[in-house]
Amino acid sequence: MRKKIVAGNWKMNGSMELLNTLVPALAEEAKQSQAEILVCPPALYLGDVQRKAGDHLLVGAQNCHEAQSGAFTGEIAAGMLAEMQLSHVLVGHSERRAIYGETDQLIAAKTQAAIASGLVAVLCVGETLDERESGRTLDVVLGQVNAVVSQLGLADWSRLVIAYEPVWAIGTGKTATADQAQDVHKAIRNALADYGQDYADAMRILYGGSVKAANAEELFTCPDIDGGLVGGASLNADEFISICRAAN
Ligand SMILES: O=C[C@H](O)COP(=O)(O)O
Repeated sequence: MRKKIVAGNWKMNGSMELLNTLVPALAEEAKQSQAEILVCPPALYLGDVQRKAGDHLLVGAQNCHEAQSGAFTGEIAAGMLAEMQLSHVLVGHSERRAIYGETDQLIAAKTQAAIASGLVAVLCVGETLDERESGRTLDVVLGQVNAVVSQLGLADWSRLVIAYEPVWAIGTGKTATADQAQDVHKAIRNALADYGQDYADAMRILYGGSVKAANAEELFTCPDIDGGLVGGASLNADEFISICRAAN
């Protein structure tokens, strides 16, 4: 039985005021949740979020550099995140692929660095609207998944979570239907089975893209959807807690 995960990606949003109200509420929720609850605030807030997170709320970063150290102004190494007791890091988010030109090769290197440092990497994959409409969804998504998992040993998979986020559903209010999402999640799991059925069965695959309280339960009850990666709705305590409860 795979344990569900509900992750909040604040992106470049939030403030100390929001943190001071939202994080204690999530810390309380995490104490009784059957799902893992993870928050990924902007890097500057990570320490403050950790101090309020308690023993159950997980805290992760939104990005890391693939090198251990060096002359990379403005960057943060995966080992530094691990040293600060963070548990997770997002890699390959579509905004980083599109805005910062991150390639599959770079994302594979970041994933390896994260796992080698002891973090759980949340690998984000997903197709654009154009790719979906031209019938290339699975080619694109499975290509993004394989580019990373082919570089990992099977032992690393316990430190990998995959998040399927159709780009056309991110921040648009347009959610993939439960059937559309389930189809892609199942295809990802089937592709992973080429590496090892037990490992594929154990992989947590999250859905992201306009997840909200109103659609979370329908998505999370699909057989291959193991929780969500939530953007906008993770900034509202009531909404995000409702989404977390939908995973219970
Ligand atoms: O990382 C989160 C995703 O980009 C989803 O964002 P959203 O829930 O605002 O659509």
